[in-house]
Amino acid sequence: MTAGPGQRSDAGAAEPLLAVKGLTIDLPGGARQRGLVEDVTFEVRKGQAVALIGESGCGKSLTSMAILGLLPAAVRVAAGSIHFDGVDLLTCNRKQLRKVRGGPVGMVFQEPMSSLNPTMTVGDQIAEVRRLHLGERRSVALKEASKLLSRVGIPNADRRLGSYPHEMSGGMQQRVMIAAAIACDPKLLIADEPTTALDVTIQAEILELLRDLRRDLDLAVLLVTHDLGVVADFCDDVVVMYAGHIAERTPVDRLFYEPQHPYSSALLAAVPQAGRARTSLTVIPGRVPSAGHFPGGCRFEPRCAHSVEDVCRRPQADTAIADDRRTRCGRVASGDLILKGTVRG
Ligand SMILES: Nc1ncnc2c1ncn2[C@@H]1O[C@H](COP(=O)(O)OP(=O)(O)OP(=O)(O)O)[C@@H](O)[C@H]1O
Repeated sequence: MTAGPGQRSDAGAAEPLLAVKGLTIDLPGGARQRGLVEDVTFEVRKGQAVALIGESGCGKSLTSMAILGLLPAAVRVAAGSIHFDGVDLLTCNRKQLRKVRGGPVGMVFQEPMSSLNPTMTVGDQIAEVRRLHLGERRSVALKEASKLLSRVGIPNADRRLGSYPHEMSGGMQQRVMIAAAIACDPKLLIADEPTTALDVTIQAEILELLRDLRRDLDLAVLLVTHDLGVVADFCDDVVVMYAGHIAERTPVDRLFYEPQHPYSSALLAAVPQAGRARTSLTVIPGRVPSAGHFPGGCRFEPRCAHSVEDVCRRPQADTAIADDRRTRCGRVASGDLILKGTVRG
């Protein structure tokens, strides 16, 4: 039986928490219409951490914004479905989506200062999430906000309730964002570059906090990041995006042993590693093509070190190569190309 708009389906226990299928996002505009994200399919299971990686402009943020119903006004979902916990989010109206965001799905963004309200105390901002979603009175919600501030590692939480965001460091502000994101006991946290704007030592602390929360709250995480170190450290599965497509989907450890797309392999080779000679560090030539200028064949072909004209100038299908792995490289899928990882297995 299919569920009506915004309703839960009769989901079986094995159904993933988040299932994105064939997601296609475009920029309408008659002759100027451009595809930004195309045929993106992946899943996040309960408690699982999945990374969305790829260079700037590959479509990571649009994909995560689409899940949250927060796409910029100019762009639209043209095809596909996004099921969260049995509910088709693309059929939800604004009110239903507001109940999802900050409720069962928490959000953390790169710049806490642009997400926090500068004119409200951090206590009231966290309390507001609980008032909105759980209907708590302000006094009750503020008590919970204090517990949440302690939970995310902010000392003297009762006193800090009355602080404004600008009175806190970047790391503390990100902790406040995380406290607000977990205020209603979410099942899924969508974190878009949550540590990128922070100093390296603070990045490590925030990742540690996210790891603890994941474990304690059985929280699934969709992590948008450029950082393969963070991916290796934190995630179970990885979705590698390139020019609006998924290039490869794989369990994280397999990515480092045996990448299944030349783009993934090039990303790995571009990461400095202790013990590897500096000269072996490679740069991916050229740039990600912008939307409207994608090549007709494999989108990575013009930059690919393994390109073979007759195969790679044709569109590439998203192909399963194992139960838990997919690639959009025809050469890899046919066994014609075997790529080496940066870790030997
Ligand atoms: N509001 C918008 N209007 C038009 N095009 C957009 C808009 N937002 C994003 N795009 C385009 O969509 C494509 C994907 O953008 P997106 O922000 O999802 O990439 P990203 O992989 O998250 O990059 P970054 O890592 O820099 O955030 C890019 O070509 C971008 O220019």
